[in-house]
Amino acid sequence: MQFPEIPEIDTHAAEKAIERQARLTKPAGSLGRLESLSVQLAGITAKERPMFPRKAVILMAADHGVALEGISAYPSTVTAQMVANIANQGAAVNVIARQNDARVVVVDMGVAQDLGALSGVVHHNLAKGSQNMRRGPAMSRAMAEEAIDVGMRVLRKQVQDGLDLVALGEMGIGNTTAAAAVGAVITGSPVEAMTGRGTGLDDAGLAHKVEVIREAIAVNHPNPKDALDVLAKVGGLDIAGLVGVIIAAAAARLPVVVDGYISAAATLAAVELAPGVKPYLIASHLSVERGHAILCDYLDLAPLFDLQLRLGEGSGAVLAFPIIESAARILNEMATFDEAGVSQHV
Ligand SMILES: Cc1cc2ncn([C@H]3O[C@H](COP(=O)(O)O)[C@@H](O)[C@H]3O)c2cc1C
Ligand SMILES: O=C(O)c1cccnc1
Repeated sequence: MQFPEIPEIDTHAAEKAIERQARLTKPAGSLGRLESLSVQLAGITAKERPMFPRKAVILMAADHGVALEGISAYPSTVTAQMVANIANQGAAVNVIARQNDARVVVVDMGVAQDLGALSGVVHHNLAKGSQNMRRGPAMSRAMAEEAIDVGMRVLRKQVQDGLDLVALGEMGIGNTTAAAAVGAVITGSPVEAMTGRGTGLDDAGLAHKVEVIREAIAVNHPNPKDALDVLAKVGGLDIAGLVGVIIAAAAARLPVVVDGYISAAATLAAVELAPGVKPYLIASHLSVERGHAILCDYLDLAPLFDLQLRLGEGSGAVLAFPIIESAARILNEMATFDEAGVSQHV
């Protein structure tokens, strides 16, 4: 599969941002990670004064055949019901997006129930959910490629409509199982260390989920060096769609705000397939979901905050928008020592 070329970070714009940070009216380094974030944003956008007026969260929705194995605290019918709720502006992510002036783009990548022409949803249903990975591959390699391609097209359409900043979101009962499987295979971490309670499994449910993931990996033996193989065999249509979003966003010089566990697993696969995406990534929050910290470490991403979230939908990523915008606006709008007549030296 061919991926678009991803430009390198603009080191000139980044250096200009570093120089400007040194002249702003504050003790050197006092704005901590907001400073390094502003430099990253300048490098990503190739603008000395980056701005992010047009924002969106792209939420990939799909069902997972493995939900049959009782690995979630909720039934898979919730996927379609939540897609309708999101289209109706009623989910957590809608509230946070409204507050931050961001669009919510919810995409049916592979919801099991027929959504018909439900308005407020982008319809790209590739299958009525993936297959049960405990028994065989979640999908074919061709379908994984198609899902990535859809993700790239969805992102490009949003860029055409006007987009400066994008958050990753997802909805799909069972997707923490797929994410854990992808994460365990690619990082080589033990399944137990990568598997969490998702929507709220008890101890017995968690032990069963670990067993199902182990079996899925044993049955499919995905090749850890081939992220497409991993996505097809133990991933999902939502995760593969997000891989496409990430790659196309980096190719368009957009900062990509990673949400929690599932979006981190998609990010892991995207980095494997297109390593050039790496400098475009911003980790928003540290999820409660077990394994998320391992994925962040592996990706060398330091989340901006920890609010003990374990929701998904892109909720944590959109919560990071105002922090990211503040980092950019500080760079753009703060007075320099010279401008304000503030003394810089003893
Ligand atoms: C009402 C509801 C709203 C959600 N919004 C996000 N998720 C989250 O939970 C699911 C993953 O957890 P698991 O792997 O345990 O099924 C995904 O849909 C994820 O987005 C939700 C889950 C539920 C039940
Ligand atoms: O971290 C996440 O994104 C997450 C955790 C649990 C359930 N759904 C999503």
